[in-house]
Amino acid sequence: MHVYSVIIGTHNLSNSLKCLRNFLSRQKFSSRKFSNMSQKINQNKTYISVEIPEVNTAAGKGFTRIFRRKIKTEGTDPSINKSQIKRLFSLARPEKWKLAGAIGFLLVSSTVTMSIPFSLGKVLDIIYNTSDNYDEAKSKLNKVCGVLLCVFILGAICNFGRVYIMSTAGYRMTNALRRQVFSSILKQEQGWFDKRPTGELVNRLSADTQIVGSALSQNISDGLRSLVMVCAGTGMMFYMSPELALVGLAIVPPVAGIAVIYGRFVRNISRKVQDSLADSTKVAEEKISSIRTVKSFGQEPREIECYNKSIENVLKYCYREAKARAVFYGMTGFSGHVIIISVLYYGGVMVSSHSLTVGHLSSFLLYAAYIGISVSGLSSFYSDLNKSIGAASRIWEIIDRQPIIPMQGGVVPIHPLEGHVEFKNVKFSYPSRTDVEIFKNLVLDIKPGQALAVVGPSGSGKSTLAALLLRLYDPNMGAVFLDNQNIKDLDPAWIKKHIGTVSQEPILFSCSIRENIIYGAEEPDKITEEHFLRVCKEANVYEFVQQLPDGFETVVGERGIMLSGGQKQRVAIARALIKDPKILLLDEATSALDAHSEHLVQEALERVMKGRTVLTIAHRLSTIQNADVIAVLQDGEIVEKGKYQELISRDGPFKELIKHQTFQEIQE
Ligand SMILES: Nc1ncnc2c1ncn2[C@@H]1O[C@H](COP(=O)(O)OP(=O)(O)OP(=O)(O)O)[C@@H](O)[C@H]1O
Repeated sequence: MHVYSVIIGTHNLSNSLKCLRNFLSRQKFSSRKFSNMSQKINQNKTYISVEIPEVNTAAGKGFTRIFRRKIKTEGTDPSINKSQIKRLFSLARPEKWKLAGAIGFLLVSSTVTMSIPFSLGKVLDIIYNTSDNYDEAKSKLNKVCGVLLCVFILGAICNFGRVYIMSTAGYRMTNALRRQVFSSILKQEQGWFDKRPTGELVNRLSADTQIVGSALSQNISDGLRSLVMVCAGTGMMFYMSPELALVGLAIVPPVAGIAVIYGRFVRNISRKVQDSLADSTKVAEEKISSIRTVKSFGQEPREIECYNKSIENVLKYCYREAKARAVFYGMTGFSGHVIIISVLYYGGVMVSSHSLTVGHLSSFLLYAAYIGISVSGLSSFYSDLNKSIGAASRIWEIIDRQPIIPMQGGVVPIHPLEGHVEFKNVKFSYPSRTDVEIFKNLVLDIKPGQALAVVGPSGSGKSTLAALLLRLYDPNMGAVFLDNQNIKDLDPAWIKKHIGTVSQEPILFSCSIRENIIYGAEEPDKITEEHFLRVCKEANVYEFVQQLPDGFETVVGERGIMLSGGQKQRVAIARALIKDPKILLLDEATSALDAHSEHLVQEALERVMKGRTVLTIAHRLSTIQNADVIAVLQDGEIVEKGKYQELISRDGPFKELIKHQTFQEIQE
C-alpha cells in the first residue's frame, strides 16, 4: 500500500476533491479497489492524500504528476464563481430591509455629493456673469448658497444613516456567521477535531467571519457609493459635454481590465495570508495553552522564535499583497490624474474657443476628480470582495460539512436503561491514523451493575474503549451494544445522558466549582441544592470546598489550574455523578496522588460505583482487587478475563502484566 499526497493549495477544496474522484474513477482500478480508495481519501487543509493499493512507486509518481496537472487545469479555477457570489450575498438576506434603507440613504447622500460640482459651476457662472452688478450677485449667491447649505445638511444626515445602519448590520451578520460556524464546528465528530488544530479553527471563527461580515456591509456600502458616483459623474459629464467626456474617460477601460487581473491575484494571495495566519494562531494557541510545560522546560525563547518564524511566513505573503496593492493604487491614482489633466487641457481649449463656459469646465474638472476617487474606491471594493470570497470559502468548508457521527437523532428507548454493555467483534483504527489497528476483534461483555476493570500495557487501547462507548468514534467493523441495541441506532444525546465520565486528566472549565459540577447535569435548572450537596459529599468534594473562602463559588482558573490533582478528580467525579448515570466510565489518573488524596478519591469512587455498571481503566491495585471482573487487553483483543484471585493464581497474561506494569500500590 502506498500513500500519495497531492498538494493542491487550500482554495476550492471541494472542487478539487470532486476532480480527484472523477480522475480516480477514470483510472484502471476496479470498482472495488476504487471504493476502498475513495473511502481513504484524506481531506486536509493543504493536501489530499490518497492510498493506492497494489500500485508500485513509479505508477504512483505518474499518478501524482497527472493529477497535479489535472488539479491545475480543473481544480483551482481562479475566476469568481457566480454561485460563490450569490451565496456570499445570501448571507445578507436577514438584513435585507435594513440594507435597503441604508442604500436609500446612500443614494440621497451620493446625489448630494454629485450635485456639488454642478452647483459650483453654477455659482462660478453667476460670479462671472454678474461681476459688474454687486447687489444682483449678492442676492443670487445668497439664494444659491442657502439652498446648497440645506442640501448639504440633508446629505450629512443621510451619510450618518448609511454608515450607522451598514455598520450595525455588518456586526450582526458577523455575529450570525460566527454562531453558524461555531455550531458547525461543535457538531463535528471527534475524528474531525483530531486532524484540525484548535488555532486554525479559532482563526476561521474570528478573522474569516470578520472579513466576510465587513465585506457584506461596510465594503458594499463604500463600493455602492463609488459605483453611484462613477455612474452619476459620467452621466453629468456626458450631459455637459459629450466630447470632453469621451476624452476624459478614455483611460477607464484599460484600468478596469487591470483591476480584474489584480482582483484575482488578491483573492489568491489573501487566502494564503489567511492560511498562514491560521498557522501562526495555531502555534500561539498551543503554546499559550501549554504555558506550564513551556515554562517548566524554560523553553520561552524557543517558542518565541517558533512564533516569530510563523509570522514571518504571514509577512512574506503580506509583502506580496502590499506590492500588488501599491502598484495598483499607484496606477489608479495616476489614471485619475490623467483624467484631470486631459480634461483641463482639452477643456481649456474649448473655453478659449467659447464652446464651454468657465463654470462648466470647473464642474467638469470636479466630476473628473470624483470619478478618479470613485474608481479607486471601486477597485478597493473589488479587491475586498475577492478577499471575502477567499475567507467565505474557508468558512463554507466548515458550515457545509456533515458530521459522520450526528449530535442528535436516532432511537430513544422507552424502557429505563439497565446498563448492559457489549463490544462485539470490534475492529477499530483512529481516522487520523488509519494504518494503525487498535482493536482487531474485540469482544467484551459487561453485565448490568457489574464493575469491570480493564488492564493492559500502555497504548493498548483502554481509553479507546471508553471513546467507542461514548460514540466519539464508530468502529470500522463490529459494534458496541447498549442493552442489546447497537449504539449506532441510538440517539447519541440519550447515550451521553446515561453515561458519566471521569477522564484520566479531568479538564475543568474556567468558572466556579458549582458551575463545573452542574455542567454535567442534563437540566441544570432542575438540580436542587439538596441533590447538589449530596453528590458533593459522595464525591468527597464538600469537605475541601468548605476550606475555600468562596466555597462552591470559587473560580478554578483555566482548565482547573487552581485546584490540586486530587481535588480536580473529585470535582470531576461529582460532575459525572450529578446526572445520576446508569453507567460510569472511569479512566483513572496515572499520575500518583498522595496517599491522603488517593484515599479520598478511592473512597468516593467506591461509593459512587454502587448500583451502576462501571468500566474502569485501571491503574490502581485496589481498583483491580475490588472489581467484579478484570479484563486484560493486549494486541487489540481481550486475552484474559476473571476475578483478581483467579487471574493472579494463573501463569497468564495478567500475571505477566502485573510483573511489568507499575500499579501504584505495588510500586509503593
Ligand atoms: N485521537 C487519536 N488519534 C490517533 N491515534 C490515537 C488517538 N488517541 C489514541 N491514539 C493511539 O491509540 C492507541 C491506544 O490509545 P489509548 O489512549 O486507548 O491507550 P491506553 O491503553 O489508554 O494507554 P494508557 O494506559 O497509556 O493511557 C495509542 O497507540 C495511541 O497512540
